[in-house]
Amino acid sequence: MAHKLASAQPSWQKLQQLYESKGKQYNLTQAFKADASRFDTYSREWKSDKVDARILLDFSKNLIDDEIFNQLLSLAQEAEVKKQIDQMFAGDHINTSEDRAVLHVALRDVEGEFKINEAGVDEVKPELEHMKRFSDAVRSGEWKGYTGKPIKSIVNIGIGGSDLGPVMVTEALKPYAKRDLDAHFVSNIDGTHMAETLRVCDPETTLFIVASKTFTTQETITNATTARDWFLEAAKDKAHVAKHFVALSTNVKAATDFGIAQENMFKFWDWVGGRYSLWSAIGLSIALVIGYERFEELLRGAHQMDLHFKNAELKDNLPVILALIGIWYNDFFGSETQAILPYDQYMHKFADYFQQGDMESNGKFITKNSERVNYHTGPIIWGQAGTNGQHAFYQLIHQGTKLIPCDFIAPVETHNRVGEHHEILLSNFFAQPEALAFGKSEDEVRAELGAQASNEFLVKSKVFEGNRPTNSIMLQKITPAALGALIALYEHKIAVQGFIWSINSYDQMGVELGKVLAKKILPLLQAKDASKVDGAGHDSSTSGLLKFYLNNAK
Ligand SMILES: O=P(O)(O)OC[C@H]1O[C@@H](O)[C@H](O)[C@@H](O)[C@@H]1O
Repeated sequence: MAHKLASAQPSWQKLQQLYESKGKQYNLTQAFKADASRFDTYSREWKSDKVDARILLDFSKNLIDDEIFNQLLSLAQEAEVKKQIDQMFAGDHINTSEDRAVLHVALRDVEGEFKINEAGVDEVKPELEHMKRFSDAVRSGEWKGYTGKPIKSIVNIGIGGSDLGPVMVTEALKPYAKRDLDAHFVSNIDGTHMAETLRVCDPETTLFIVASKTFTTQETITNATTARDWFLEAAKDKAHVAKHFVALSTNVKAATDFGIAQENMFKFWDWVGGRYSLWSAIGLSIALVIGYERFEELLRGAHQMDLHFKNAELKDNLPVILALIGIWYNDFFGSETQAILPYDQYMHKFADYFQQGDMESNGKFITKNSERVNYHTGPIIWGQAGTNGQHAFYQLIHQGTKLIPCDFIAPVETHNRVGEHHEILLSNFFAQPEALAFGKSEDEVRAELGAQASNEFLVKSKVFEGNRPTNSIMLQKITPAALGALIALYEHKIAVQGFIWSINSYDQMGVELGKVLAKKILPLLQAKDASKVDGAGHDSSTSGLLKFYLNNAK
């Protein structure tokens, strides 16, 4: 593949012209007035008869018309998105910098439909069976700690992709959780994270899950070592480690060196990216919390979305639609961010999860053809659960000077019918995109204010310009399958944007430099001697900070 600059595609120039001629002054009020079927034209419902999942995507409140939408689809065609999707599913090494396949879709191909010829793919099923046996044994109480007691707490020790997925999913699927099994997640190297967790754990009944793809990540290995020391202080005998520590990794040797028994190792493969790994052994904490059967439903839901992504036409393909609309704002309107706003308390970690998923994937400036891009790539992803955000940052979305495209997500059914809470919650979910799209004109404000309308500043302050774009996504209910499909939808949206921008969404070279410098600085801190700072080769700012620290450290 040529991996041209996206801006060199013919439709890029046409989109630029469309932005100038109509995009930037597009008026949603008029568009909806002029076309009574706008919702029907710009919404798609996806459902699967294989799993309990259904997703409605309404993208009608976007600054698009048929000409713009078709031009965006042409961009996808020119970038050979279909071909790139096929390459991904075929196991081609599309992660070119690391010469790796990108096969998280193989992890959830539970029935083995994709027939991918890549080492390790045939080991997925046995590894899932291993996870099933183990999670069943722990959950039933058959697995005993070193004093013969069943496990009551699990502590997942991992960071980034080895933490965020399990955290997000166990929170989102809490209604399915085994409530008498406490799940903790320790990620930060800050000793506080581990100390506060160990405070509420009992070494006799705690299982530590050391989750690290590479098994070299400083935070995880340090945290795991601290946990093992804490455990051995009580258990004394190193042989007991086998009952309380398991490892999830691609690096079997390093996990063995750490002291993890072979049978307590859950492996995965280098074609699983960290931020796409919750479907692999990294999901063990999920299986422990919700049970293996539910974990498999999550995989099956994602698989159904994979099939849709692979087979649906571009114009009906949910991930492709989300990706193209994102590009429209990111590259032509100059939007810098994208908010993800789930109206479901259980989904409160969803935006955090896709902060890594999207920003680590598409925060790149080099194309696969080694050119520097001359357009913007990945957006800044942020958000939180509704309605909390409404009382915090929505002011800026409604009346600020920045265009912030938002995805609103909500389930039709709640897991907790409490009075009329759900109706109130959803009334907000429906109202916010409406307010953002159509706003409130100066005339409306004046009419509303009556006599007070003579206060010009008050009038102007109450105007909502509208035309602020949103997608609305509704699921029937946040079930394991529905969540799996929703996560896969966003994963594939990221993939399509990367394909169009011609970047490699599957490496993360940008996280390395800081790690290398920290390793250089650590000995200076350990030496506790400020006089060693000068001459260590740092700039005056870093040296000044180091000396301030060392002169005041206690
Ligand atoms: O699972 P590991 O190897 O410990 O890595 C954890 C995280 O480490 C970070 O450095 C990477 O940027 C992430 O992509 C990764 O998920």
